[in-house]
Amino acid sequence: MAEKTLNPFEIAQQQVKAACDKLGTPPEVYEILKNPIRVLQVSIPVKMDDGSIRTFIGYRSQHNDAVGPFKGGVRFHQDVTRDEVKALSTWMTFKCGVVGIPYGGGKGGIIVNPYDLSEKELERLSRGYARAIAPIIGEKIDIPAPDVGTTGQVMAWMVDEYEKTTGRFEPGVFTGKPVSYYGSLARTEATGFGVAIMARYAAEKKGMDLKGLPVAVQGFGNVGSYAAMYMEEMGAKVVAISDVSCTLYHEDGLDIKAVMEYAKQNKTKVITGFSGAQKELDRNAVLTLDVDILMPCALENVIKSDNVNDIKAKIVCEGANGPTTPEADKIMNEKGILVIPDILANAGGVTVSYFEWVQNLMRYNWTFEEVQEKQEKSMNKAFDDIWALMNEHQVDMRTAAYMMSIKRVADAMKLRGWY
Ligand SMILES: NC(=O)C1=CN([C@@H]2O[C@H](COP(=O)(O)OP(=O)(O)OC[C@H]3O[C@@H](n4cnc5c(N)ncnc54)[C@H](O)[C@@H]3O)[C@@H](O)[C@H]2O)C=CC1
Ligand SMILES: O=C(O)CCC(=O)C(=O)O
Repeated sequence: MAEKTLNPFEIAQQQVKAACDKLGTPPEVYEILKNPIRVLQVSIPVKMDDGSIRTFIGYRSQHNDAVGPFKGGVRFHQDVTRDEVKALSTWMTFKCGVVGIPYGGGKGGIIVNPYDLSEKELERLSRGYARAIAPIIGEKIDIPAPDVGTTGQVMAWMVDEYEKTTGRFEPGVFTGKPVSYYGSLARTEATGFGVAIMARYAAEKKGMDLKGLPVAVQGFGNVGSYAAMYMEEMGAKVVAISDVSCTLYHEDGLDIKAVMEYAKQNKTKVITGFSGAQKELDRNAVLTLDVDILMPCALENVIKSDNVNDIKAKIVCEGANGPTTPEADKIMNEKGILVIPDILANAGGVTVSYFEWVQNLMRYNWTFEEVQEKQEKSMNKAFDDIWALMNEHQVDMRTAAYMMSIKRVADAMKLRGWY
């Protein structure tokens, strides 16, 4: 039977419900957590280069702030929906809980293909979005950051616009900024670095030697490119990478830094045409190649019932948010494939966003090494805690991660008298 098409928000609700049931939390906990506290929809008029006006629809979803200010990225993508943003904000609440940072979950998005805009149009859209959401964000209220289709430059424009709109100097209102404008060293690399160190830790647990181990990475944006680069640095053999344009394959491993350089040169940043690959395959081929570690680092719902049985990897490390459908998740667990859930695997981004925010508030800077050391310590501890809980309760890693995190959020809500 074909898998029912679930939207990401329904999936997020199912995941939270399953963990609440397993934990035996009072019904009030799920009742509060099943919906975001606030979802703002905005319409942003932008003057295009030809003089016409186009309006773009955007959202900011604030899921829960029991533990601290809402936190999470802003996505610029043509397929953004209200429910997708709600799901992403839900996942942020529990991601922050996994690494124990003092934030709740938020997420934003605009329905737009940013690669269709000129630089000036992109700037006007980014500024328009910052003005539109300014009433509900702030350094101690809700702190957005980059996600799919947004960059450090976009964050810098948004900070500037927010400060002009409010008249307040608040560089910590957005994170993921360029290093030369209140950004943190090691934030650009953070999500991909975290994905790589979580995969390395999992390989160790499974007794697999990383040296020469074949790896495939889906998505070659901020997360996928650095995940691939660090895997290569750690001695693994990254035989395949993909993006929206194609899958590149080389049985001896691709030169990841060379592909990064190649992709940087073109406006849409695609990898097709790179000369150092043996083969160029269909973009979906990356998921089912004969590798030991698979890293989905692009979009939601890519591992599903119709391709899950073709997956050969022993470890799936979720760099993207929500890449696996619940049905595929169940099948992978039954087959003994170790799935490192997104809320742990890609938590490096928000962890270093937190370090950026702390540095902004302190008006102080840490070195690259200091930041990566703190990130690694924090993520390894989260991995160990989840691993122990997984064994104690005989559940999969995703359920264990949600159980740990929901307990933290539920405790804060209880202490605050929310139930
Ligand atoms: N940027 C960050 O710090 C964080 C991002 N994430 C998640 O990681 C994922 C990727 O985000 P970024 O790398 O920041 O985005 P990005 O915009 O930098 O890159 C996205 C990549 O996915 C590729 N892609 C798009 N559609 C595809 C398809 N159908 N098949 C294969 N590849 C496709 C694009 O070509 C691009 O290479 C998203 O799920 C995002 O929510 C999670 C945590 C933090
Ligand atoms: O860096 C952040 O604050 C959030 C990054 C993000 O959007 C995510 O983890 O999905």
